[in-house]
Amino acid sequence: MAQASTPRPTACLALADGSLFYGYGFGAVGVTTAELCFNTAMTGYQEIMTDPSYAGQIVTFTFPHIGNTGVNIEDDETAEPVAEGMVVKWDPTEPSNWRAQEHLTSWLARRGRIAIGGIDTRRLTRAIRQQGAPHVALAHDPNGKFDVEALVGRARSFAGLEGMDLAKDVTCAQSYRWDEMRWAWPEGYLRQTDARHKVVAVDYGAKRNILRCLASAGCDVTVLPASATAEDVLAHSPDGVFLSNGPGDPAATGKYAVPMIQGVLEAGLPLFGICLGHQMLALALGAQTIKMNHGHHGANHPVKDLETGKVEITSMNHGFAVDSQTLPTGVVETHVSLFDGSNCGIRIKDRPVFSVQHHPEASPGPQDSFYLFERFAASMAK
Ligand SMILES: NC(=O)CC[C@H](N)C(=O)O
Repeated sequence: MAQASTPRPTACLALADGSLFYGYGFGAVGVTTAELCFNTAMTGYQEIMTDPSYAGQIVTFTFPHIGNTGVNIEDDETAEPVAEGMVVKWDPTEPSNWRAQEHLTSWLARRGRIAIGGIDTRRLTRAIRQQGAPHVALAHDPNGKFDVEALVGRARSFAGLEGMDLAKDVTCAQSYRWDEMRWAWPEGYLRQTDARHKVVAVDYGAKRNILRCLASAGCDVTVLPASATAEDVLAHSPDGVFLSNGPGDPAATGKYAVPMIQGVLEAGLPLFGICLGHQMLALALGAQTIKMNHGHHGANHPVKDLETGKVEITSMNHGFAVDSQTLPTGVVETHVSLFDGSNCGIRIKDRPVFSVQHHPEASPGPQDSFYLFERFAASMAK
């Protein structure tokens, strides 16, 4: 069947270098500015769009068939989409999946998120790789009227993610308890009723499935806002502390998170961090983080566990990385990316304190990395 051919483009993506990509808008109408990344996952577009770590970013999907399984209430990683917008090869088809409850287009529109279809995503991805994640403006106007100079100007004036603390925008407003476990056939989500370990999870933009994995590993989880101090955390008398994923620059969020982490380390508790949590643990230990050229975003990233020699197929979403050259004595590099050798995990020697850059709660392997939650639970059992 021929693709719908709209004579006039209704969306425009402008890069700060002046390049323009015209296509067909869907979702919300308007203009947004952000950093542009690309994600190579073939599934999980709903989880990607609702991952709070994508705040401040527009996602280019390299897989061409986006939207074809619709969206459903169960797969949201947080209440609202947090990625600013999406760029895809073509318009979403009618959803075809027994779990689908809504069309991606109306879901995006209701949530104020702009999308552009009909883009040569291969060309765009090459541009992202060559110039590093560019700053962009994305406009959707059903009448197809674009002030191109203004759009390029908006892209140029985007401040960029370096130095940006976005965790404060996406963290929870107040603390809450979490007992929902991982999804299982045929029951769906079950509740943890037999938890053995009391965990405080600090929310810098936590994905729900991380909290579910903690509950499935036997944890009774209390979630605290990003502003929590070491005293706030220790007041709950936890058996262990978890540091979540989140958006923005770890060095910026670390300004308040690092003192909290250092206080928890002094108390000698088991500690586990994922992604932003990993980066901020490294900062708290005296290492440094760097901005990557175009980051890692996808569900096919091989990561090697240097201690077992095993390779995990992982889900990744990060634009910053821990500089392994700066790890202090006593901190061991445990995992590396087999794509570029960048750091993917650390632990403190002889202490139950560890963290990973990838996302063990996501299921690309499909469960290759779940052992990390079990390792955290085992460290609290001791
Ligand atoms: N998923 C995450 O936690 C991302 C961490 C950090 N914001 C980065 O981009 O590297």
